Amino acid sequence: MANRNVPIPRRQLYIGGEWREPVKKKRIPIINPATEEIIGDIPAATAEDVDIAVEAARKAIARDDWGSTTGAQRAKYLRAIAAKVLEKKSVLATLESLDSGKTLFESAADMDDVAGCFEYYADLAEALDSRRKIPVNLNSDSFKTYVLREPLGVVGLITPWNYPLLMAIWKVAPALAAGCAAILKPSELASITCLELGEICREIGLPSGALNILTGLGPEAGGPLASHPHVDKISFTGSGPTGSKIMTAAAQLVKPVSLELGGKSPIVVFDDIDNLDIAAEWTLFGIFVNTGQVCSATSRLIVQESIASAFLDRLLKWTKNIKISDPLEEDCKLGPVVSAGQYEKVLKFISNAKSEGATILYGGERPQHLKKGYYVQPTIITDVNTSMEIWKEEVFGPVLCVKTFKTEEEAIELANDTKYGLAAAVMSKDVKRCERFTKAFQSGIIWINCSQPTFNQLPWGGKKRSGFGRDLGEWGLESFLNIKQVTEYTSAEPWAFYKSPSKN
Ligand SMILES: NC(=O)C1=CN([C@@H]2O[C@H](COP(=O)(O)OP(=O)(O)OC[C@H]3O[C@@H](n4cnc5c(N)ncnc54)[C@H](O)[C@@H]3O)[C@@H](O)[C@H]2O)C=CC1
Ligand SMILES: C[N+](C)(C)CCCC(=O)O
Ligand code: NA
Repeated sequence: MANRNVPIPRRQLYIGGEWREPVKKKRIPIINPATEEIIGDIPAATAEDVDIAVEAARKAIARDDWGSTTGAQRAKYLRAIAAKVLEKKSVLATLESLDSGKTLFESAADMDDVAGCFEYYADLAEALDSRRKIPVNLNSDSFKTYVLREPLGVVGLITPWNYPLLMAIWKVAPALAAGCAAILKPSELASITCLELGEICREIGLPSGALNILTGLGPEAGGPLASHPHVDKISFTGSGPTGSKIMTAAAQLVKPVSLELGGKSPIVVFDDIDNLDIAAEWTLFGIFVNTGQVCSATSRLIVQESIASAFLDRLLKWTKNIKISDPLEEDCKLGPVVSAGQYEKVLKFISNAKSEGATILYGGERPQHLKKGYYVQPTIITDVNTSMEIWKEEVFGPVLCVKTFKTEEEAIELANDTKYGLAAAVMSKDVKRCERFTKAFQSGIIWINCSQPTFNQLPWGGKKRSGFGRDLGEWGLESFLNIKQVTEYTSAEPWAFYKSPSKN
C-alpha cells in the first residue's frame, strides 16, 4: 500500500500570487471517502474573496507581465507547470486518492494527463502567435481589414470532484494559453490537488493574478463568481441543476457560459463482435472506471438479444474479478464513491430500481469485507424498462443497466431515448453499421469498439441536456478567445454619404 501518511498541506486561498486567508476565516473539513475520517481542511471563500480575486485577475490582465505576453511566453509557464506536476506526481496522486477515493493507479494516470494537457496547450499557445492576426481580403479599394484573436478577459472556472485536478486543468490550461486571467473554483468535496496547483504556480513564478484558486462551497463561492459583473465568462463542468443555476445567473449579465453536464450514455453491443471478452472488458471499463463517477460513463448497455445471455454471463465473470479495496492498495480497481451523500444517492437509485421491478443481477450493496468507507459493489441491473428512473437518470456511480434489442432501428431508438447527449459507444465489426450509428447517435462523443479513451486533441462536450461548448483541442482554446475585427478606411476620398456643408 502506498504511503497514506502523506501530510495534507494546510493552505489558504491562492489570490494574486499569494496565500490569503478567507475574509470570513471559514474552513471546510476534508473527508477521506475510504475511511470516512477528517484528514484536514480547506479554506472556504465567500463573495468578499471572489471580489478580491476578480480584482487580482483584472490587474494581471492590465499588467504587461501577463496582459502583454506572447503565446510563446505563456507556453514557457505552461511547460514549467507541467514539469512540476510530473516532479510531484507521486505526492499529488496520493493526495488525489486520499481526497476523492480514486484508485492510486487512476490518480497517477490523471497526473500524467494533467501534465500532458499543459504541454498540449503550451504548443497551442505558441501556435497562436502566428494565427493571432488573420488578414481578410475584402475585394475593396476603400477598406482593409484583419481579424484578431485575443484573450477573452477574466474567466471563472467551476469544476467537479470526479477528476478533481484533471477537470480543472482542462479549463485552466487553455484559459492561460489564451492569455486570460482565471479564477478556479474546484469542488468542496475534493480540492486538495487544485490548491497544490497554486503552490506550483507560485514556485514557477506565474505572474500574480493570472490564476487564482478559490476553494469553497458552491452557492457561497461559485455563485458570486457566476454572477460577478467583471467575470467575462464561466466555464462549468458538473451537474445539470447547478449548470442551470449558473446559466441563469450568467444570463442576467449576458455572460457567456460553457456547460459540460453529465449524461446517461449508451453502449450498443452487436452479435457480430468476434470476441466477447474484449467487448465485455470495454463495457465494464465504460461504467466502472473511477467507480462510475464519469460524466461520459456508458451506463446503459444495449445488447443484441441473440448474444445477451452469453454476453451478460461474460460480464459477470469479469465483474466478479474486480478488486474492491482501499484505493491506495496495490491493484485496487474500484474505490469508494466520493462522499456520504453520493453513497446514499447511489444506493437509493439501486433500491428505487428494485422497487420499480428491475432485477439486480449483480452487486447492489456495500461489499461485505469493507466495514468503513463509501463503497458500493459494481452493480448490473436487468429487466429494465424505459420508464424507470434507472434508465433515465444519471447515477454517477458503479451501476450499469441493461436492455436488449433485436434490430438496428430498435437499438438506435433505445440509444437516443435520453434527455442527455454526451457520449455513445457502438461495438460491432461491421464498418458500415458503425458509420450509421455515428450519424444517428445524438451526442458529442462517439466511441467505436471502445468506451472512454480521451485525447487532448479532441473536442469534449455534448448536446441536449449534456450542455454546450467544448473543452479540449483547439475548440477548448477558442472558447477563451475574443474575436475582434479591425476595419480601416484607406481611401483619400470623402465618404460622401451626406451632402457636404462646404457645397452649400
Ligand atoms: N457531469 C459531471 O462531470 C458531474 C456530475 N455530477 C453529478 O452531480 C451530482 C451532484 O454533485 P455535486 O458535487 O453536488 O455537483 P455540482 O454540480 O453541484 O458541483 C459542481 C461544481 O459546482 C459548484 N456549485 C454548486 N452549486 C453552485 C452554485 N449554485 N453556483 C455556482 N457553483 C456551484 C460546486 O461547488 C462544484 O465546484 C452528482 O451526484 C452527480 O450525479 C457531479 C460532478 C460532476
Ligand atoms: C474520459 N475521462 C474519464 C478521462 C474523463 C471524463 C471526464 C468527465 O467525467 O467529465
Ligand atoms: Na474528500
